[in-house]
Amino acid sequence: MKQVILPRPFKSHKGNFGRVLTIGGNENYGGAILMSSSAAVHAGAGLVSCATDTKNLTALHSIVPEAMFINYQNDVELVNAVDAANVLVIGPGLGTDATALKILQKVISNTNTKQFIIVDGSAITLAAQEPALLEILATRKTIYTPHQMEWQRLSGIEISKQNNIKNALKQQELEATVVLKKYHTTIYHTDGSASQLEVGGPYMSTGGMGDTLTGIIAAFLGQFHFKNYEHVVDAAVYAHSALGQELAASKYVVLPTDIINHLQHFMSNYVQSTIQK
Ligand SMILES: NC(=O)C1=CN([C@@H]2O[C@H](COP(=O)(O)OP(=O)(O)OC[C@H]3O[C@@H](n4cnc5c(N)ncnc54)[C@H](O)[C@@H]3O)[C@@H](O)[C@H]2O)[C@@H](O)CC1
Ligand SMILES: Nc1ncnc2c1ncn2[C@@H]1O[C@H](COP(=O)(O)OP(=O)(O)O)[C@@H](O)[C@H]1O
Ligand SMILES: [Mg+2]
Repeated sequence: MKQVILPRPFKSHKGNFGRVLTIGGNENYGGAILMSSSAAVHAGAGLVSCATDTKNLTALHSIVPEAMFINYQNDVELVNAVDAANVLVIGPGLGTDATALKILQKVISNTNTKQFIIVDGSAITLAAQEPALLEILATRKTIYTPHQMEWQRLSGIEISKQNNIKNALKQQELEATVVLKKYHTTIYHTDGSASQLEVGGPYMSTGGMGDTLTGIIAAFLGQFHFKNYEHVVDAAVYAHSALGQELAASKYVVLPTDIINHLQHFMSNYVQSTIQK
């Protein structure tokens, strides 16, 4: 794998490491967008804003005070936040009701071709029913992060019939990167290639683990600038599961918040060990 996590240049500031906007977290699923936002902060995003339900404001500020709050029901605030971001995560805990769909439409229709858009969870379930949204996303640097059931909804391929050939055909139609999450996740790239993860395991099967992954991908895309950004997506997916595997040496289950709390050490160790080589 290409080395993606790099030492930081001295002449730099928060603006160089990504302006990430996370969008999701209705009144029942606030935890999902908090984990995404917190993972983005801990994986090194320079600035993180979280567009969510007002009910999550206090929790956001207490769990991750580094992040800024946007009321996702306020159209002006939301559109300004979308404009200012260079990486967006939409979907963790967004829900699938009419409010969620309105927010998804507002966000996607205000994005531009320079931005990275990570589409996860509820946003995948909603977009699967909205061809007009899929069409816009096909013109963006979109990364879908479905688990197998979400991929069934988006691709129309039943879980038992999902295989590399069928998955890649559908992914090429979507004109986007697809991170198909499962035991040994497969990543389908826009050039037709695919990579297969060989780390991670069932100690990672706790709700919120995928929400956490979205924040790591966002932070990596915001701060590590490569011509082929899909190397960066691969590295983020690898880091998430490699860290899970490392922590599983002494934990029966690895929680999403364990991953978040160890990201800084993991990334530091990785950079130190590669400098010494
Ligand atoms: N603390 C929180 O606020 C949490 C919020 N969540 C949010 O809840 C919303 C619904 O997402 P869910 O994924 O729970 O619900 P979904 O209904 O989209 O998917 C879960 C269903 O898919 C099945 N399934 C089949 N293969 C699977 C695979 N490889 N991985 C996972 N599930 C598989 C499961 O058995 C289950 O029936 C999303 O917006 C998500 O972000 C979840 O992430 C859980 C934690
Ligand atoms: N048995 C497993 N082996 C390897 N990785 C797993 C396993 N179970 C879950 N994971 C990982 O945990 C994450 C779960 O994502 P997802 O189902 O979207 O969770 P959530 O929506 O609850 O946050 C994915 O990255 C997936 O690959
Ligand atoms: Mg999920």
